[in-house]
Order: sequence, then structure tokens, then C-alpha cells
Amino acid sequence: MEKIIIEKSPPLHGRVRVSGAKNAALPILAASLLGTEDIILEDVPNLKDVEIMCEVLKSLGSEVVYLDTNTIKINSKNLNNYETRYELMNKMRASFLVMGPLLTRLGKTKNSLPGGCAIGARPIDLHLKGFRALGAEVVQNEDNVFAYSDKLMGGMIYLDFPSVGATENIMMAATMAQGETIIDNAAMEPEIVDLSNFLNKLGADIRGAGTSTIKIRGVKHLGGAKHSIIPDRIEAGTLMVGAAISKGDVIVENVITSHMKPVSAKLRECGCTVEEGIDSIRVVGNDHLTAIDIKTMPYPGFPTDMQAQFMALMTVLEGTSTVIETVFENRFMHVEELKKMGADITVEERAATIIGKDKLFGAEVKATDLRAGAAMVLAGIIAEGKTIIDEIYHIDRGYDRIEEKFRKLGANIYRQEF
Ligand SMILES: CC(=O)N[C@H]1[C@@H](OP(=O)(O)OP(=O)(O)OC[C@H]2O[C@@H](n3ccc(=O)[nH]c3=O)[C@H](O)[C@@H]2O)O[C@H](CO)[C@@H](O)[C@@H]1O
Ligand SMILES: C=C(OP(=O)(O)O)C(=O)O
Repeated sequence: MEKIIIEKSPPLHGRVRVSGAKNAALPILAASLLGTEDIILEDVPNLKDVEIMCEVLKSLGSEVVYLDTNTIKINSKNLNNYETRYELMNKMRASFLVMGPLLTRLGKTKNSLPGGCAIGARPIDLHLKGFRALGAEVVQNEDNVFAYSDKLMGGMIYLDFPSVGATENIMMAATMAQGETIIDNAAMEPEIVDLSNFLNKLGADIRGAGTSTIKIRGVKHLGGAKHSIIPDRIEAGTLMVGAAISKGDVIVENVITSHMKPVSAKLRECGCTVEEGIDSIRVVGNDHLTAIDIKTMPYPGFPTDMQAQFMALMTVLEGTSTVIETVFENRFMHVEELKKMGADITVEERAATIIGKDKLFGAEVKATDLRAGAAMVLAGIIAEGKTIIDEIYHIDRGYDRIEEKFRKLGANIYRQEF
């Protein structure tokens, strides 16, 4: 079993390039089931979740070939299987995103319920509401969901919450439904825009992605395309917090600076210098960073996927910080782990209060989920002594060589087999 070991490190310093976004790559890989010609995806991050999604595509009849570490060629001309395998589906949440493409391309799809990080109940009711609005029959039991329709028809869907996954699944299903679909209260995340751009390159007719109303006019057929995945704003944010927490000076390259606004704003608010370049951001920390408050919200609000990393930072900010988590109901699992390192945090329902301490201390901790794992890495960089992080498969789901990137910036971090 592998663990990540971190020893107290000097202030992080230097330049680091961000990989393509996991949360754009996964839906775009799922959307590749829709095209009947060659699809080339560039800047695909090298992640466990991507590997699993490629296995899912292959199990459905797509040809998937790695042209190099970050470039994948997919051909789904011979897509022939509408049923996904439990052992692949239960490994990650995003596997469920094949449902929309299969429904519209093959007229039916059967999937076991998705797995993934235990950060909340994560129901799929909004995805299914969308499929039903397009005229599909949907039958759900304890283990599986079966959806079918001889002819999907455009429909009007209002999402009770701007769910990222539901917006993506419905958008994909609607690409080849007859007539116009309108998704209201749609998620506005940059990854939705990337998916929409990709689908339009395949020949879809989607307008409004990135706003709360998305209109999709169904087309008869989708072809092929070449597409580069957008940079990962959560990986970028994690590296930016690395600069802040270690009082370092880091230039994070390959970022879309507008996607980083909530993160940049909160780092400035606590006292960091944040300078935006054309496609890079420099973050400079200092000795006098002070408490901040964050409340997670759908985009363009503060991302829930950055909450744990900011909480690691708050443990050493001067004063009392607060976090309110509004997106997921169980996303404070990192709190107990940070407390093992000496952090002073109390949680009441969806609110955490963090009293800043002078220092943290190395400890044996767990990556209880993906971003909780990233928080442990950040805390470990500044903690006195040695931090050993267990269950790092969570981290590998979503970070492409996390230890190499932090090591490049001067962190004493390595991976060891136990
Ligand atoms: C692969 C991917 O892109 N994952 C991201 C995606 O997850 P994901 O797409 O699963 O997140 P959603 O936006 O769907 O979930 C947000 C909230 O809506 C609820 N909900 C969702 C669907 C549904 O049918 N019913 C329902 O109640 C969820 O339980 C959650 O409380 O967006 C999340 C919110 O930004 C991020 O944390 C994840 O990193
Ligand atoms: C929760 C996350 O991912 P997923 O939706 O794939 O579980 C995440 O990226 O932080």
C-alpha cells in the first residue's frame, strides 16, 4: 500500500503547470460516446478516474487509444452495449454521466448506481427528472436505473438545484432529442462550458452554457472533433493555497484566471498578494495572514472542491475563520484529520469555526476523500515533523502526480510503498 510522506518544508517557490481538469475530462469522455467519427482529446489529466472512465467506454464498445500520456483517441462508431458494469460504476460518481449519451444514441441504458467520495448522499433524482422530461421511461430499483425511449423529444427542465452532473447528463441526452430542450437553473461551472464547446464541435447545437439557461436543439447525428481539456481550476487553487500556507512565492501556469476569481479573492482577503498574468497566477504569502470566512456555493460562488484546502490554510491564519458548506451535507471529514495535527476546529451542522494556531504538528492521517487528501498535503507541508497520509488512492483520483508538483516547488514530499 502506498502512502504520502511529508516533512516540514521551506516556503514553496517556483513555477508549476496545472493539468487538464478532471471535472471537464470526465463528462467529455462520456460525451465521446455520442460521436461516430474519430475524437482526439488533448491535455487529458493522467488520473485514476480518467482510467476508469476509459474502461467504461471500452466496455460499451468504443475504441480508446492513448496517443501519449495526455492525448486520447476515441472512436465510438461501433458502440453496441447499453449496460455498464457494476464494478466500474461503483468506483466513481462521474461514471453515471454515460447515461445521457447512451440513452440518446442507443435509445436505452441500464446502469448501476454510481459510487465515489462519501461527501453526501448525492442522489440522482435531478438527472432522472431531466430524462423523464425528454420523454424517457425511467425505472429505478435499489441497485440499477434503466431508462429507455424510442424517440426522445426536446423538453423544458427546471433544476431544483443547479447540479453540475444533472446539467451535463441532460445536455448530452438532449443533443439528439427531436426539437428544443431548455434547461433552467442550469449549473454554470466552466466545465459545463467546456463540455458544451466540445459537443458543438461534434455537431451539436447548444447555446447558453455558462448561464443559467441552456438551450439545446436536437440534431440527427454527431461526428468527430479535436479538443483540448480546460485547465483544472481546483488543482490550480490547491497549488495557490500551497503558496499561501507556506508563505511562499509561486507562479501557477496554465490557468484561466477568470475561473480562479473566488479563490484569488479569498487569498487576497487574508492578505496574500495575487497577481494575474495572461494564463498564470502568482501568489505570494507572508507572515501576517488573517482570518477569513467562506461559504461554498455553485459557480461563480466559492467552490466546495476548494473548501478542505482553505480549511487547512485557516488552521494557521491569525484569528477565527468560518466555513459554511452549502453544497454537500457531509463534507467535513477532513476536520478530524486536521485536528490530529493540532488544529482547533469545531463543527456545528454545516458550519465550521477554525481558531488559527501558530503551528501544526505532523501526524498519521487519512485522505478521507479527494480534497480532504489535498488538505492533508497542504497541512503536512507546514507541520512540524513528519506527516504520513494513508488512503491516498482518493488523492490519485483527482490529482495528476501531486507529490511531483509540490516537490518541484521545494516541498519535502514523497510516496512510499508500505
Ligand atoms: C465529476 C464532477 O464534475 N464532480 C463535481 C460535480 O459533482 P456532481 O455533479 O455530483 O455535483 P452536483 O452539482 O450534482 O451536486 C451538488 C448538490 O446537488 C445534489 N444533487 C445532485 C444531483 C441530483 O440529482 N440531486 C441532488 O440533490 C447533490 O447531492 C449535492 O448536494 O460538482 C460538484 C459540485 O460543484 C463538485 O464537488 C464535484 O467535484
Ligand atoms: C467530489 C469530487 O469529485 P467527484 O464528483 O468525482 O466525486 C471532487 O472533484 O472534489
